[in-house]
Amino acid sequence: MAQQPLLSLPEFQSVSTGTLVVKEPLNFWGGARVKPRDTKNSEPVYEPATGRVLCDMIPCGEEEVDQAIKSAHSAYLKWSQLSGMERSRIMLEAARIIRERRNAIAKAEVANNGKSITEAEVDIDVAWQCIEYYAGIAPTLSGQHIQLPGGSFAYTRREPLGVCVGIGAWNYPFQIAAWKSAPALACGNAMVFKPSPMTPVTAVMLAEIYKEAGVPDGLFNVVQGGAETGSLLCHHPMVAKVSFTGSVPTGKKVMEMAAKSVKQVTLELGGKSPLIIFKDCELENAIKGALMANFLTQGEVCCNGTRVFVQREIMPKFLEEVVKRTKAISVGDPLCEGTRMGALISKPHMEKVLGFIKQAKEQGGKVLCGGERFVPNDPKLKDGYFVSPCVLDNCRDDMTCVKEEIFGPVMSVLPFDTEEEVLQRANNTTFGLASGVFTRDIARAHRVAANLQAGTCYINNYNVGPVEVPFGGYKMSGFGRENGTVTIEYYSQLKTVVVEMGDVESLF
Ligand SMILES: NC(=O)c1ccc[n+]([C@@H]2O[C@H](COP(=O)([O-])OP(=O)(O)OC[C@H]3O[C@@H](n4cnc5c(N)ncnc54)[C@H](O)[C@@H]3O)[C@@H](O)[C@H]2O)c1
Ligand SMILES: C[N+](C)(C)CCCC=O
Repeated sequence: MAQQPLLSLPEFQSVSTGTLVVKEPLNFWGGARVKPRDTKNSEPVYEPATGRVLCDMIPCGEEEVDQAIKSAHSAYLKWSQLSGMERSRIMLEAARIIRERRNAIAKAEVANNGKSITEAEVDIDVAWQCIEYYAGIAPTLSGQHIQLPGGSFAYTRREPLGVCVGIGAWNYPFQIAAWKSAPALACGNAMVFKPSPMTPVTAVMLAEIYKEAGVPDGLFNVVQGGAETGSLLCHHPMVAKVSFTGSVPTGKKVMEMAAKSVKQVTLELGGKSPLIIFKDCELENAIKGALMANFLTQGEVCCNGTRVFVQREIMPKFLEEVVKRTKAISVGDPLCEGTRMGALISKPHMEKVLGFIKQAKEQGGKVLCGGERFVPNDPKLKDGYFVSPCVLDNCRDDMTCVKEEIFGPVMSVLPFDTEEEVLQRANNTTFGLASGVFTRDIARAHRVAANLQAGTCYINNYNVGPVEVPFGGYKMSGFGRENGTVTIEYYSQLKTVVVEMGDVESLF
């Protein structure tokens, strides 16, 4: 049943921490929000900053998933017939609406995810930029003309795949939905998106915006749910592709399910990325880079450079400065402009992160600052999932905190002596999402970048993510790419048409 758009609620604009309640249905297909069929498996969704229930997540079952996919398929039949220019115009309008509602979407993201409003606004900007970028590419999609003997020729057509599924993680809920839907729609596909069950709120806002911009009803649908709903999507025979963002264990399952009907897969998985700081670096930038590599979104970032290798000679100075600035990070109400770090996604996740820190101490690590549950003075935040940002010294490569993805505000610092040694240690991981190097030596910078086994290497910066630049993993961090022109390859297929201009020369 159609509902009033979530964004039209006037009180939404004036929301503050502890006040937002989301009552509207969070499923969306056929151009409208859809009430859940059966509320019996509903799960509470929390506001991380207060621990309060924000809404209920009611998972979609088989019939609902089927409806959403069929609705996407009907829309695909219309959308794929439009020219690139026509698709582009609608996508540009969607980007414009997002820009206009940036603050409202960002506030909803903060209430649901816990990150600071400053970061959430950047995430929303990246989302509209991504849609704008792929809107620019849509009219340029074209094939090749190939001359053959006797005037015959062939040409290629770049065609959409059909209905694509997007499955998202909870750390960048709106941005992930945009990163997946923008290239999918630009290529002429439809998408059914399933957000994480912990962050169901903002994907439906994107669906409403696409609708308002003029996409056919059903082109971008949202189904809520967890593993079961995700599995229904991955098994559905009308789905051509699954683009997944999440952990390695779930990524493996998605790949297995997709293999049964040979669906294409993109996997954006976890990481334990190295950041290498040489003694000849510009230290001020290296320190800023190390903070950016570890503490965005409370450390819940897949590409974070959490293994910080520092050349031994500059270790004391590096530690002194990095600890001073980490202690100065203002943790608290994520909707306050001055806050630089908000709350972790959930209580169990906060406890898991604190468990990693405890284990690091038991294994010989030294906490130089932070690493504790933090209770802000504001009484409404007393049950929030805050952890003070932590710098760990005395780390060794064999420690759990250095080997496993913590997904929290924990920087592990490791000394090194030579380039050869640090490269071997940096690459000694099953992950390969990102990496970074700080040095003034230009030859060294490029040599190190070439030798690091990771999908991205940042030279003299970290965690910048322009939408023009491809993003994705090596090794167990996944395959396929998001952003950049290359992603067109992952949302389209190439048809070859061979044209005979003469007679058939038959061997028979
Ligand atoms: N590489 C990237 O771009 C990127 C970005 C963000 C997060 N991540 C990774 O995501 C992880 C954290 O996110 P998370 O805890 O939401 O990950 P997760 O693997 O637990 O869940 C990710 C998504 O998969 C769904 N899911 C769970 N089981 C499923 C199944 N059997 N079939 C289909 N879908 C299923 C979840 O409901 C959720 O929507 C971290 O490892 C992080 O590094 C990677
Ligand atoms: C921090 N970046 C560069 C925006 C990447 C976020 C990708 C998801 O975790």
